[in-house]
Amino acid sequence: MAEPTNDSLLRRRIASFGHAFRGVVSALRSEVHLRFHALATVIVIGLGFYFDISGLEWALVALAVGTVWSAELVNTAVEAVVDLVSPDYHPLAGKAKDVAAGAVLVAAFAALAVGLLVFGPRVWALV
Ligand SMILES: Nc1ncnc2c1ncn2[C@@H]1O[C@H](COP(=O)(O)OP(=O)(O)OP(=O)(O)O)[C@@H](O)[C@H]1O
Repeated sequence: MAEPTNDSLLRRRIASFGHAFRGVVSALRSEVHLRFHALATVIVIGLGFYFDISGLEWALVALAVGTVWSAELVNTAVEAVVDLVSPDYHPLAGKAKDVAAGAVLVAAFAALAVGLLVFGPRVWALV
């Protein structure tokens, strides 16, 4: 078998990036929760600029937002696979979906904590 050239490796990397991007778009289309996260992300970025938060705070906010998006995307993937392999009721199918949803919940609580710590005192000072 011929060795893959640098050119074909680069093309495969670009194709993989395209598949991943298509996954995000497809999840955004089907999942109301993700559209809510998209709106929340826009609001949080707006607040970040409005309050002129520090570089470290931007890093924390980016991590929090990215973690919630990642958990929600994995949850969507788990739901799709479970629906494919176990359309009928099965305790393990339910467990897989519940645990995946639990990952989103944990990420959302962590993001809420970051949001309250970074923006809470600033918003409080306005009222
Ligand atoms: N095949 C199944 N077998 C057993 N329990 C299931 C099964 N499918 C779903 N469940 C249970 O129903 C719950 C809701 O499942 P559902 O597929 O409706 O996802 P959801 O939480 O409504 O997510 P979303 O709103 O993102 O679609 C699961 O968390 C699980 O407890």
